Parts: sequence; structure tokens; C-alpha cells
Amino acid sequence: MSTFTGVGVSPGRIVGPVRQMPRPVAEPSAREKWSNTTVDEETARLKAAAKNVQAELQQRADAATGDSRAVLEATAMMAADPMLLKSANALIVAGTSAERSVWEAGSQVADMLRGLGGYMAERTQDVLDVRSRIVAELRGLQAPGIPTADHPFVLAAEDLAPADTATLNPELVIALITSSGGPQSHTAILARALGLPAVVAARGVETIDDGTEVFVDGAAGTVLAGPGDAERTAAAIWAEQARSLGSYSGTCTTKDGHRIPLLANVGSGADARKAADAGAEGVGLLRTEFCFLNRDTEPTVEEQSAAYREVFDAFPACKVVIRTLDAGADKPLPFLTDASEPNPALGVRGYRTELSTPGVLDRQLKAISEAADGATTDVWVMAPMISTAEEAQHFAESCAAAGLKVPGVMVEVPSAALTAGAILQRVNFASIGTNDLTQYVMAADRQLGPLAALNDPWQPAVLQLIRQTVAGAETARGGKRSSGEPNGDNGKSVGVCGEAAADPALAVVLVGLGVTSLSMSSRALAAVAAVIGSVSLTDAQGLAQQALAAPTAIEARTAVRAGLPILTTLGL
Ligand SMILES: C=C(OP(=O)(O)O)C(=O)O
Ligand SMILES: [Mg+2]
Repeated sequence: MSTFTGVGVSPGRIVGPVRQMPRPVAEPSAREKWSNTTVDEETARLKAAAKNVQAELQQRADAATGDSRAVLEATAMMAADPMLLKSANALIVAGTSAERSVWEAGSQVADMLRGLGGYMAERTQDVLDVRSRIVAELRGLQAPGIPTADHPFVLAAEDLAPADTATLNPELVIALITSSGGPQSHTAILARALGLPAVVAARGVETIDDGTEVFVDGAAGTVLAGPGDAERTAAAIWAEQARSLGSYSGTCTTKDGHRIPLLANVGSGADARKAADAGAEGVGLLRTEFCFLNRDTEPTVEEQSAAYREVFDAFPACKVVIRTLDAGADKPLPFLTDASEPNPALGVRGYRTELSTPGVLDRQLKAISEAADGATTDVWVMAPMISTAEEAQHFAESCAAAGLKVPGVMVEVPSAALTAGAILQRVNFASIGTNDLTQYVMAADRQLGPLAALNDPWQPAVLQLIRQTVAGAETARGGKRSSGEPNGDNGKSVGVCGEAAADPALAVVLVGLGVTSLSMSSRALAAVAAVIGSVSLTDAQGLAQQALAAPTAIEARTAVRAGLPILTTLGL
């Protein structure tokens, strides 16, 4: 039995066979020529590979439903695209290998589609995906992307990109294990959103053979190859505990009756409908960039408005906090961000793209305003990566110009936490993004596995910045508020929408620090509500003081967990 230790980022214990995510297909050399074959043989090789890829994609499409089916059908059609094959054949005739020919032909077709704009430009990614698949087929390699199987499996990967989420089928993938990736990486966020046990930064998991049975413990952060009876029993107990936790009732209060609204983090209308079904009281973070990943061109006002309206319609008469595009670093959008920046996390990302690409923000605000028109939803709008009071002021003015009445900011840059008082005099609310706040205050890339211990929202510096943000809000408000979620117009409320809110023990600390609402993946709602419901507000404040007094992240977590016996009862 070998054990791999990493960082547990989504709790749960499960036993299942591993499937490795294939490595991305490498570009064939520009000098790659065919030899030992004839033009006809090389053309026939390409034709057969394209046909196999098409058949495989069509088979997957037939088995899929909804959005995944549409994506797979479009990609299957692309594999048989006559223009792609014709351009590739012309290169083969000139002596280029089938692999290189289809690679170049794919680039040509992609450029052409991009130039046509609109719906055609949307197909660019499909062509690039198909050409990689055909090259993999020609080389006898596993197809790129999330593997398929006819039985549930534990997906092992180096890390997952946000774009991989479209094809991840949670019925088949029962846990995620990665050799890289930090606790705030998108693999971790995705795992929590899907409620899948996950361990990141577990070096060596990339060497586990396909089919090997493993035991994944997403709380302990361990992966064990060749589990025995003890592990199988632990997995069965966890499945039973998960069932008994049930679903979120739609109301979260401390033991002594203080209301803490629990909202959902979503990335699309479909997500929002799932969150509403799960009992979320509204949306605390709509990641609008997730609606448009893989887009080469800016979505039109109409397209945006339709996407946002879907979310508003899922939450009539409830609060929805919509975040303007947070492009850059781990979430590049080609129409907004510069892929060649040397240090993208510190670069032109989030609200800062307004400097390099003015106009996109105003068009997005217009789209939000149009979507809100006639909807009963209480629409709040916030900007990501705000660093100064001037930026907050400018954002508030832009919202006002678009007729949006509740502007706010994300607090995810340490300067925003330190100057929260001045910032909150200019906007109505703040939402703390602990994922980025942690990476920036600890100077530790959130995507890097080796820095996982630094990238921990229990770090004393992060807790102090949260306290400072709440104190800044009190100054801006001109005094303390006793409890409850203030209204959007003058409340200067502080919520948390980073992944810290989904950690039930840390959620209690956040409440104790004075945070008034929490937003998380809907899977976490029931557990967070159960743990908050087990303490009074005074208990939560006491635990927050203990966490603040602890000199290290580990000691803070240990002290708080010791004060929350319900965590053990629920297996959290
Ligand atoms: C919620 C956050 O934003 P994202 O994870 O999308 O960067 C955060 O930084 O905590
Ligand atoms: Mg962020």
C-alpha cells in the first residue's frame, strides 16, 4: 500500500479506480515530413484518424445530455469538416506529415472562424480541440481532455483548467486528486462545487496506474493505493453521514437566533437553478467570466443580458450579487487579457482591464441593467481586484450611470482591506474574496501545490485583514451594527464569497468577526448551516478571538475545531 499526502480541499472519503488525465498534445514540429509512405497512404492515415475521432465524439454525445451533448456534437462535426481535411491534404501533398498538416490546417481554420466573428468565432476552440484529438489518434496516444469510462472513477491530473469543467461528468468522476494546484486553485473550487472529495498537491499521484484502486480522504488530504477493509468501512460511514446531513433548509441562524444569510457562488444560469434547488437564499457571487470562458471575442450586450437574466430568473425576489468580469491570471479571456504578461496575477486583471480595454465594463453594466429591468431580483453589482478608493469611486459612478443602485467591491487585495473604511464610503458593500486575499497577502500563487500551506485562509495575516475590513465598514457606517444583514443602500455590509466561507469551522470564525453573509458552492450550504446553528453569536465571537490570538494557521484551526464538537459528529 502506498500513501500520497497532499492538501485536502473538499471533504469526503471514497474508494474507486484511478483514471489519469492525459497530458496536453504537443505541437508536431514544423519540419515534420512524411517518409516511408506515399501521399495516398498519408492522406488515408489522416482520413482514418479523423473518422475515428468523429465516431468517438459522436458516441460520447449520444450518451450525454444538455450542454455537454451540444458541445460534443459540435466537436464531432468539426472532425469531419471538409475545409479542415482539404487544407491538411494540400499540406500532405507538399510533403508535410499528417500530424503537422492537420495541426497547421486547424490553425488556419481557427483564424478564419475568428475573423468571421459572432457565432463562427465561438467554434474556434472546437477546431483546436479536434486537431489535438486527431494528432493524438495519429500518434496512438490517449485523447486529450477528461477521460471517459463506463464506470465511476477517481480522476488524477496535474491540475484542471476552468474550461475542463464543461466536460466533467460528476456521475462518473467521484473524486479528484492532483499532483499540483493549491487549495484555492480551480480544481479545488470545482471539487467543492460538485461536492467531490478532493486532494491537491499530492506529489506522485500522477504515477498511479490507470485502474489502480485508491482510497481518497478529502479531509485528511491523503490518497492510499490498495485500500483494505478499514478504508472501505470509512468510505461507507462517510456516505451514510453525507446522507444524514440532508439538504439546506433555506434559513441559517446561530443557536441564539442571529440570521446569517447563506448564498451561492455560481457561474451560469444552470448553476443558479441548481443553487436555488439546493435552498440557497440568493447568489453571493456570480462569476460572469465563467459564462464566457473560451470566448475569443467580447460577448454582445444582448448575449450578456440573456445570460444574467437566467440567473436573476432563478432567484426572483432574492439577492443576486453579480461580479463584473474578473479576467486574467488563472481565468484568461483573450478579448481582455494579454497572455504575454510576465506576472499575470499582479497584472492587468479584474477591474484593472478597464485601463487597457475601456468600454467593456460600461457595456457589461448596461447588460446587467437591461437584465435587471423587469426582474424582481435585488441586484447588487461588484468589481473584482479593487485596490484603491479612487477605483471604488469610479466603479460606483459607472454603476450609477448604468442605473445600477447597489455598487460594491471585492476585497481581495490587501490594500483594499487596509483602506476598507475609505473604500466603503464610496460603495455600499464589500465581499471578501479570501482566495485572492490569501494569495496576495502571503505572496503565494494560489495555483501552486508546494505553497499550499501558505495559501491557507486560516493564516493569521488573512484573519487580521478580515477583521480590518469589518472595522473599516463600521467606520464608514459611523458605528457598529448589532446583527443581521443590512439593506443594500446604506448598510456597508461585509460578506465573504471566497472558499473560506465553505469551511464550516472557518465560517463560524467569520461570523464571529462580524461578517454578515456567506457565499459558497451550494454543496457546502447544509454543513455550514449545521455548524453555525450549533453555536451562539457569543460562542462564535469567542472562537474568532481564539483564532485571531493563534500565532499560526494550524493552531488557529486546531483551537477552533476543538471548540466545535459537531464537526466530529458530522464527519467534517
Ligand atoms: C471569490 C474569489 O474570486 P475568484 O476565486 O473567482 O478569484 C476570491 O478571490 O476569493
Ligand atoms: Mg478572486
